Amino acid sequence: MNTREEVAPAVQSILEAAEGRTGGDQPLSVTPRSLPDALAAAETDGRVPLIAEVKPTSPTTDGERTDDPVELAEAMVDGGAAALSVLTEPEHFGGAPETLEAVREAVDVPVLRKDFILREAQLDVVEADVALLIARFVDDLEELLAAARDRGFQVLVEAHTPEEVEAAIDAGATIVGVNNRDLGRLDVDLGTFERVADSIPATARESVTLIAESGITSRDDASRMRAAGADGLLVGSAIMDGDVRTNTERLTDV
Ligand SMILES: O=C(O)c1ccccc1NCC(=O)[C@H](O)[C@H](O)COP(=O)(O)O
Repeated sequence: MNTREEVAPAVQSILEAAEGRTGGDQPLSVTPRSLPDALAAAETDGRVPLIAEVKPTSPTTDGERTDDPVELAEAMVDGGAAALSVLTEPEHFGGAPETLEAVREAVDVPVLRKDFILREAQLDVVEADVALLIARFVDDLEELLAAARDRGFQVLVEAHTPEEVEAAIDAGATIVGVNNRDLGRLDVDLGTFERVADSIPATARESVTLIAESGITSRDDASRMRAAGADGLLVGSAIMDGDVRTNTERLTDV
C-alpha cells in the first residue's frame, strides 16, 4: 500500500522531507485520552463531534497563521471542539512537536498528532493521544499500527478509497478517517466520504469510528458528512480562517 509516485509535487516534497526526518531515541509510553469517547460525549451534549485542527499553513493555504497555537487550541475547545488535531510537520505546515506538547498540556481533550509518519521511530517524537497513519504512504500498515498501539497511542488510519479502508480494517484499525482531499491531485470532493462510507460492509462499520476529513467549510457540509455516517469531522482551514472560536461554534452547534 505504497503509491508515493502518484502524488502531487507538493505531496512528493512533503514525503521527501518526512523520509529525511529522524525519530525519537526510545519508545514512548502514552496514556491516551479516548477519542471515540470524546466524540460520543459531544454527541450526547448535543454538539457536532468535531476534531478542530491547529494548522498554521499548508500547500493549499495562502499565508501562515502565526498567532499563539495554544490560544488557538483553547479557543477551539471553548467553541465546542470534542478533540484537537495539531500539525507537527514543520516544512510545509508550520507545525512543531513542541506545539503539540504545549497544546496537550493546556487542554483536556484528546489531541491527534497530524504528521506524515513513515517509520516506527518517528512515532517517538512526541506524546499524543492519537497518531495518524496514512494508508497510502505506509509500507507495512499492520506493523506500524501495532507499533503505535504498543506505545499506547490510539491510531487514526487515513484512507481515500474503499480499498484503503478495507486495508485499514484488515490491519486492525478501529478509527478510520476518509480524506476528501485526494493527495494525488490535491482536489477536494465531499462526495468521496459519501462513496467510501457507503462501500464499508455493515459488520465492519459497527466496529469502526469513522471520521470525515477535509473540505468541510459550512454547517451544510457538516450535516452532509454526518448524514453519510461520519462519527466525527476533522476540520482545519475553515476554522483557522478568521476567528477560531466563532468558526468552531458555527460548526459544532447543532
Ligand atoms: O491541507 C493541505 O493543503 C494538504 C496538502 C497536502 C497534504 C495534506 C494536506 N492536508 C492534510 C489534511 O488532512 C488536512 O489538514 C485536514 O484533513 C483538514 O483539512 P481542511 O479542513 O480542508 O483544512
